Amino acid sequence: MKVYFPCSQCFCSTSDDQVVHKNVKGEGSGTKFRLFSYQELKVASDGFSSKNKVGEGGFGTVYKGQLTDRSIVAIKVLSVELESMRGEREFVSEIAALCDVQHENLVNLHGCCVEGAKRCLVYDYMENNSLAYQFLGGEQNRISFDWTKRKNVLLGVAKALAYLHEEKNPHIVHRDIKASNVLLDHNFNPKVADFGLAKLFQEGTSHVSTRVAGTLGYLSPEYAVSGRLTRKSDVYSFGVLLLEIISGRSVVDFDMENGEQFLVDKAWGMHNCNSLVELVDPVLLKGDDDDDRLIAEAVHFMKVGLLCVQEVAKLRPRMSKVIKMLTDETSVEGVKISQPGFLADLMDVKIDKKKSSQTF
Ligand SMILES: Nc1ncnc2c1ncn2[C@@H]1O[C@H](COP(=O)(O)OP(=O)(O)OP(=O)(O)O)[C@@H](O)[C@H]1O
Repeated sequence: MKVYFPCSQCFCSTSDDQVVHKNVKGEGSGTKFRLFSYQELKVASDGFSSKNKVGEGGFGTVYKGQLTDRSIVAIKVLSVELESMRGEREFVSEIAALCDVQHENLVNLHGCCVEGAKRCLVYDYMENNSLAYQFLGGEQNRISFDWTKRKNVLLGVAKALAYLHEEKNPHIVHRDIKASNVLLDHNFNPKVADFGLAKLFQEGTSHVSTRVAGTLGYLSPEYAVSGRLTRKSDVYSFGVLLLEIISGRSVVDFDMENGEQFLVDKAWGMHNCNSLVELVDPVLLKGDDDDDRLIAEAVHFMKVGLLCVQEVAKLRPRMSKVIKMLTDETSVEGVKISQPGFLADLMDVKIDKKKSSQTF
């Protein structure tokens, strides 16, 4: 995808901070990509004040802000070293292209700010923060996620991934599906965040290596160990997320006793003893006639999750097939589920930086 820059020297040499750079856009997209000035984002977030800080991640800090048109946005101020970042033009090109990637279950990206060493991304603000914050924060949080809400979240994330994998050409591998990258709008609809961000960095660098064990639990073994990245790596991460949402447990929980700490391992063991039913989050059950139907559906979902985390990547289903299985268009009964890929010692995993930017 080409991006047109009207001026030969730079793309933001304007004295007007509020200007909308209408002539910088993804080809044929009609997308309203905006190049924001740092000053505008500073004003919007009240000087990036701590009261507007909504989160912090491996890429930087996120602030809530209000633009002059009164729209509420999330401003991600990237704090990655400049040397590891793409040059200005390439950076803007990538962001303009990402603004063209639109789906009801992806967080809408409005544009970016590039001034000297400063790099910011501007997204729609999601009222209900992330799934990690809302859902994995303890039993009280999980109670508000009934079965309908959980299914809605899973199907939404699956649709977003099917769109990135199978409708975009060339396809996009998200690389970082996890509960903190699933944001929730005012109606608790899921919106996947952070797609395509890895492309903003120079070949051979990856912020994944700085992650904690919990995040590594989402990585497919082939990606974590050798940097081999395919769409099936996202399918693996989706399977992990699914198991978390149905069981209410985190992928890795060192507070639990031995044998219980690693969710994928636990689910596989229970599948082999035909006792997956015991892994269904107890807070989902109401003690009424509906429980049997709910449990059957939840176990069905977990079998789909186990298909997604199989060790052999090519055995994992494509996301469109996952959607069909989750909506019962395709049965999973009788489908053989093979051993999951599982990182026994997550702390020992080393990301091969040279290979981590490969896609297949
Ligand atoms: N568009 C948004 N609307 C509302 N809150 C957001 C938005 N984007 C991010 N956040 C909040 O900021 C936090 C940090 O987000 P960020 O994407 O920087 O990091 P992360 O996904 O938590 O971790 P990592 O960078 O390691 O992937 C999120 O967990 C969420 O709470």
